[in-house]
Amino acid sequence: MEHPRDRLIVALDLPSVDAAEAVIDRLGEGVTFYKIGYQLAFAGGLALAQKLIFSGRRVFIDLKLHDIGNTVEKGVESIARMGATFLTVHAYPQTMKAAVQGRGDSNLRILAVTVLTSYDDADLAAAGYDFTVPELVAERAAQAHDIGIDGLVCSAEEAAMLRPKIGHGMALVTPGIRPSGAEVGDQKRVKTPRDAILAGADYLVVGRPIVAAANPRAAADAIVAEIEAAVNEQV
Ligand SMILES: O=c1ccn([C@@H]2O[C@H](COP(=O)(O)O)[C@@H](O)[C@H]2O)c(=O)[nH]1
Repeated sequence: MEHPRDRLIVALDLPSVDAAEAVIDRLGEGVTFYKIGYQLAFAGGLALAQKLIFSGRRVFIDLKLHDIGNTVEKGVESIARMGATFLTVHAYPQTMKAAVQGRGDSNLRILAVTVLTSYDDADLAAAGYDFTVPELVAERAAQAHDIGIDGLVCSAEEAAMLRPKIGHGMALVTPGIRPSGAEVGDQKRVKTPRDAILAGADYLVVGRPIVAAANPRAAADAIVAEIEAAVNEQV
């Protein structure tokens, strides 16, 4: 299993490359894995991703692709050439199959987003789904598994239920992580770092609790220490 530090993925949800580089500098050796999503990707973040990869950091491109198969496949091929570690797509069968095709035998790992962690059962009903969150997560996880997807984005609330269904070959990547007492914001399915690890999460995605902290390095170090303590509890 990886070092606890390497299981923390910091979401660089920041308005500019300058702002992101300032946070990366403050995090120093404390963080090895970064996620780049909409906000930064459309503000120069893909060039920053390349720079981070060249400097030995791992990068998760969180663009949650969803389009016709040919477009997804070609987009994934381009991202695979960048040397990113993770890329998200929505967990629709056509999209997932195209992403697996586009990833080919590159080192890029495709993560399927099951149900966003800002959704609860009422949000799913409002979007027209006749499933509870755990039901839809389980259904999409099973489809992702059969299609050959490399991992799932889900809440840590679903991690314990998913592990026996998907085995250890797929990574469980969990946003919606909040240290005890931290503001939840728009997240609806949350767990602490400790509880996420004990539930079976492989990687924890943390944005605001680190990048908006007065001392991002101290916030990241505290989460890594909590991951480490939880790992020791498991053995
Ligand atoms: O279901 C999902 C999928 C992706 N995310 C992303 O993770 C981070 C979480 O940031 P916080 O500030 O820690 O809430 C953010 O970039 C989301 O786009 C998610 O939260 N839930």
